[in-house]
Amino acid sequence: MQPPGADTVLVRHGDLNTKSRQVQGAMERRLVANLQALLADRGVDAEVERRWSRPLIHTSERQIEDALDAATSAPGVVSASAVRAVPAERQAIETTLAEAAREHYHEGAFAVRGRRADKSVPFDSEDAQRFGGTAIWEAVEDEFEPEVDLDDPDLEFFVEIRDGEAFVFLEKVPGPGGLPLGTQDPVVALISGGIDSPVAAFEVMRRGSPIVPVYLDLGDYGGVDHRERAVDSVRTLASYAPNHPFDLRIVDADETVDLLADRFEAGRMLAFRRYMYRVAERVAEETGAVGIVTGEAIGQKSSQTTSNLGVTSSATTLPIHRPLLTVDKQELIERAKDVGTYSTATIPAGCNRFAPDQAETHGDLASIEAREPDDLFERAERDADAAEVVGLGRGANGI
Ligand SMILES: Nc1ncnc2c1ncn2[C@@H]1O[C@H](COP(=O)(O)OP(=O)(O)OP(=O)(O)O)[C@@H](O)[C@H]1O
Repeated sequence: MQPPGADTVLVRHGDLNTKSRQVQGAMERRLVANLQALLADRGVDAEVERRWSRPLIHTSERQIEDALDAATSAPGVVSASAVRAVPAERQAIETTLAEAAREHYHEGAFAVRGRRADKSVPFDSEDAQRFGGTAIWEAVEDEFEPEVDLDDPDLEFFVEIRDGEAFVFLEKVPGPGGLPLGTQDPVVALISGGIDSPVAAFEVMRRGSPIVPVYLDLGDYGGVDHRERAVDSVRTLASYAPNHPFDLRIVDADETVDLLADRFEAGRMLAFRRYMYRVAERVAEETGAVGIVTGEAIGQKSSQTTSNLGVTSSATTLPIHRPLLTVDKQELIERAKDVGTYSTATIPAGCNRFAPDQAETHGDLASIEAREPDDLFERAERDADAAEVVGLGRGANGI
């Protein structure tokens, strides 16, 4: 919902405001570059201007919705609004609010929210609210019975005055928040075909970390669907960051999984996780990534009990980030839907098939190590080095 004639998007970022001026400047430049890439990828003809501390996207009325959509997809953006920019003059503000009211007010209570960051205009935010409210009222009173309710309105009109301009808008559309992508060093994202790992990867992207995605192909335990789901979710993640590479490493773990299945009943999942982290560590060494992110959550599987997370984590010296550690499944499903990686597929694939009947919930590191193949970590390194690399970044498609 936007005022008629809206052709600009006002972008707000949050966490950047706590940074030093120098860091904030660098992060804003990164955000502007990311926004430009997203807009180009979505075919929006637009220019991004870095004014004050807020990027402004100038586009056309025709493409305003797409520009707003792109802006609210970018990590680092707290919210954005489609605005109509007019001179900071009473008459222009009244006319714009009246036009917006005629288009969007149908019934119920409204409120005008004024904000003035430019002290040179001859009215303050309360004046703007008062004369703006009157203009809206007069625009609709013949047809409706308008009401004003500042506490719980059905419709809000915002007027923000800066640098001789008034920005009129009707809503603040939330973005993912966090920090601009590329303002942190990359981490290896272990992406399975499931619901959680893409959400976990998105969480670190949302905080500014690019990802190096890795999928372990479990052969018969996984299957084609499993692999395709992993590929699809990485593609979706890539759509948030068209100016970043998304080279998915597909590691052939078939042989190792068979070996572990022969050797272990209980405990095989722990040995597999240890192998998996070691694969990730090797990829990190090769790509300059500084950590690992997984979709694990306490108690979600037997290999994810608080004690087993200790046994598995000891396989690597890299930090393992588990942004979903304490998140419940229902919320995870909602988040996956928001990110766009939720798949209704209920195919039992991957680790679910590989899981033994008798699960180990309190693994003992010494006994797991004693039963692991001596060359488990060498295998991990060898398999990581032989990974198939599939370019899924949007740049691969000509951007
Ligand atoms: N085949 C795999 N390839 C890459 N990473 C994997 C694979 N299997 C598991 N992982 C990683 O280990 C985590 C925990 O594994 P788990 O068995 O719970 O995964 P899942 O249920 O198959 O998938 P998800 O956690 O994505 O819903 C995953 O979130 C993912 O980060």
